[in-house]
Amino acid sequence: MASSLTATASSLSRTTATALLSKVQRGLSPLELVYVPHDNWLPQRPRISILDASFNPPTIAHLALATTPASTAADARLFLLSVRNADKVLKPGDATHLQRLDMMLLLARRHRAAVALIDEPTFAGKARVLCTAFPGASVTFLLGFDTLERVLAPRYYGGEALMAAALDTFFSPAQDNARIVCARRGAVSPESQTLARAERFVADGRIELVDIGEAEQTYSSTAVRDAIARGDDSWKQLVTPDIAEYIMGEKLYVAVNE
Ligand SMILES: Nc1ncnc2c1ncn2[C@@H]1O[C@H](COP(=O)(O)OP(=O)(O)OP(=O)(O)O)[C@@H](O)[C@H]1O
Ligand SMILES: NC(=O)c1ccc[n+]([C@@H]2O[C@H](COP(=O)(O)O)[C@@H](O)[C@H]2O)c1
Repeated sequence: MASSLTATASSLSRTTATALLSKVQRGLSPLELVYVPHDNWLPQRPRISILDASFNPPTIAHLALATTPASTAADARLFLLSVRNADKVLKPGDATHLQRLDMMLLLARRHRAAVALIDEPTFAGKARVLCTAFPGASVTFLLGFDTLERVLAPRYYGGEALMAAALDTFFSPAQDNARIVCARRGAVSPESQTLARAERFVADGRIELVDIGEAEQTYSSTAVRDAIARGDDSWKQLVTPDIAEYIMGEKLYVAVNE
């Protein structure tokens, strides 16, 4: 399937965003660039750092992850929203995909990131699509420890052997050449079984563990949604001011979303 990689740095109309979203949701395109920070945002053989998230809503932790010093060697930054999540489906009361795109764009404009939509739930699948779309690129995924646990869980691949093969393709310098920068998150112990599973990739420098701020480690989109639903204003400290304004303008999460 063809993908369109011709987004410009101009502002995005609602009609265009809806059309791009529909194209990816209907399986007509595996990847659509929605916004780029400037017209020459990707050099030859770029190193791209990627924050793939649900953005329901984006928090200051997402931002801390996207701007971690471990990603500063990258030539370009990409915020990625998957129309298919490995675990979650859209629930009543959640932000719609278009609202998530709006919020991603608010962050992207401030932090010189591109924004794209993808139709791939797993990181192995995302890397494949990105490497096809951007030949010669090396991709680094920025994620939290809870997500690293799921990257290393056989249930997402159909078993141990298939996971081993998928991760070999994902990390191999001769193939998709991907890397992971993983932020420790809240109460999750770095001594867990996950790290034992990741040992080889950590030793090879393919997975790097980092810390974001002590406070930011504890933030989550769930905490924002739950606080709004119970009328507790503390959520505003977990997001940037423009995201807070957007959430209030759209009256997001006021109903309990269970
Ligand atoms: N506080 C945090 N510390 C480290 N990583 C984080 C933090 N918040 C989110 N992440 C990481 O960012 C990526 C996207 O997260 P996601 O959009 O699911 O946010 P979330 O806060 O976990 O959402 P929800 O609360 O709705 O489950 C994931 O890899 C997740 O681990
Ligand atoms: N094994 C995997 O590659 C794997 C497992 C779980 C989630 N994911 C992805 O991680 C991203 C963030 O997911 P959550 O919003 O559930 O944290 C999503 O794109 C999701 O599909 C990937």
